[in-house]
Amino acid sequence: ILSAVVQTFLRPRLKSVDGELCLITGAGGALGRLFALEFAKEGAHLVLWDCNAAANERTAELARELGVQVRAYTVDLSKRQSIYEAAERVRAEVGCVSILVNNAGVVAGRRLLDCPDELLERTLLVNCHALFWMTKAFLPQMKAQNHGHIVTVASALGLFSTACVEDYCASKFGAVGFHESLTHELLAEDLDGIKTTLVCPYIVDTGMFAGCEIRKELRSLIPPLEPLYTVQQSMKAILAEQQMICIPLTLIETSSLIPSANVATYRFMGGDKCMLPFIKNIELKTSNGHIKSF
Ligand SMILES: NC(=O)C1=CN([C@@H]2O[C@H](COP(=O)(O)OP(=O)(O)OC[C@H]3O[C@@H](n4cnc5c(N)ncnc54)[C@H](OP(=O)(O)O)[C@@H]3O)[C@@H](O)[C@H]2O)C=CC1
Ligand SMILES: CC1=C(/C=C/C(C)=C/C=C/C(C)=C/C=O)C(C)(C)CCC1
Repeated sequence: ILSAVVQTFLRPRLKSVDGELCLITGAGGALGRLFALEFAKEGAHLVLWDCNAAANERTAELARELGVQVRAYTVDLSKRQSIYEAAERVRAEVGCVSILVNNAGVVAGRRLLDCPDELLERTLLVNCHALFWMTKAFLPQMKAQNHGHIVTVASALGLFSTACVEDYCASKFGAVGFHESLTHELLAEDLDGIKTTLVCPYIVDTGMFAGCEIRKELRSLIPPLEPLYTVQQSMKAILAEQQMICIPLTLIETSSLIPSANVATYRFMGGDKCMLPFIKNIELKTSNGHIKSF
């Protein structure tokens, strides 16, 4: 506690990632691309994974313009074998990954009883199970050198919950538990050269949760986060080797004081029905054929 208090008042020393090899999943998406560009600005070479080859390649082009080496791989993180095969190729073609940013994520965006089983399963596979396979694939080399960093991009919805995102909350609560247990394991083994950081943002304006909103009168008090701000705050935490970052800190601390059972507070703040417009959006997109339906 004393150390945490002292560190709050000290400006943290930021580590250098110049020349390190950083693997980012979901690198074709909004936050993944920004993470890639921020790591490239810090001089890290990049390995970019995404199932969307075109978007991933675009991120790679943007990062190469910053003067670092970049390799893009098309990988389906919902498939364990696809992860292990791609990891083998990375080891053979590029080398040892020392920074792993587990950022890829999905959400079903349907009410539980309307949601096809495969879509619910996919959320758990991509947001949670993939963390096991990624870590099993890359931690051994980090352990051999007692050097590395594993970043888990979870969510505020890994710390508290709301209605109609059962798949997402289950997967992100799982991600938080995974990060905590892994952190304990590394500390228990005295592997103090391998760091971990958990990132828990509130809604970020990337389109992933388009439509999700709280009570109108409170929206300007707790606005959605800007993607660049979210990634820059996360980068500060990673480079400071901080174990966890909640963005914004105050909101997430406050909401953790509100028990999920406090229906009245949820209702007052519009937290109870915040996902309904988001789910409506997904329904419309699915029926218009904008997104593939299961
Ligand atoms: N946006 C938000 O409000 C918040 C997001 N987060 C978390 O931040 C992370 C990034 O989110 P964000 O950038 O907004 O989301 P995006 O949808 O923009 O990016 C996610 C990326 O992951 C890719 N992806 C999805 N499934 C797979 C898969 N099976 N294999 C490989 N790649 C896959 C997506 O590809 P494709 O586009 O083809 O599906 C996409 O390129 C996620 O973990 C999310 O849960 C946390 C808090 C808030
Ligand atoms: C439930 C709830 C809230 C709303 C939270 C929301 C809307 C979170 C959305 C998070 C997302 C979209 C995360 C993605 O990973 C309040 C009003 C803050 C406080 C009362 C309880």
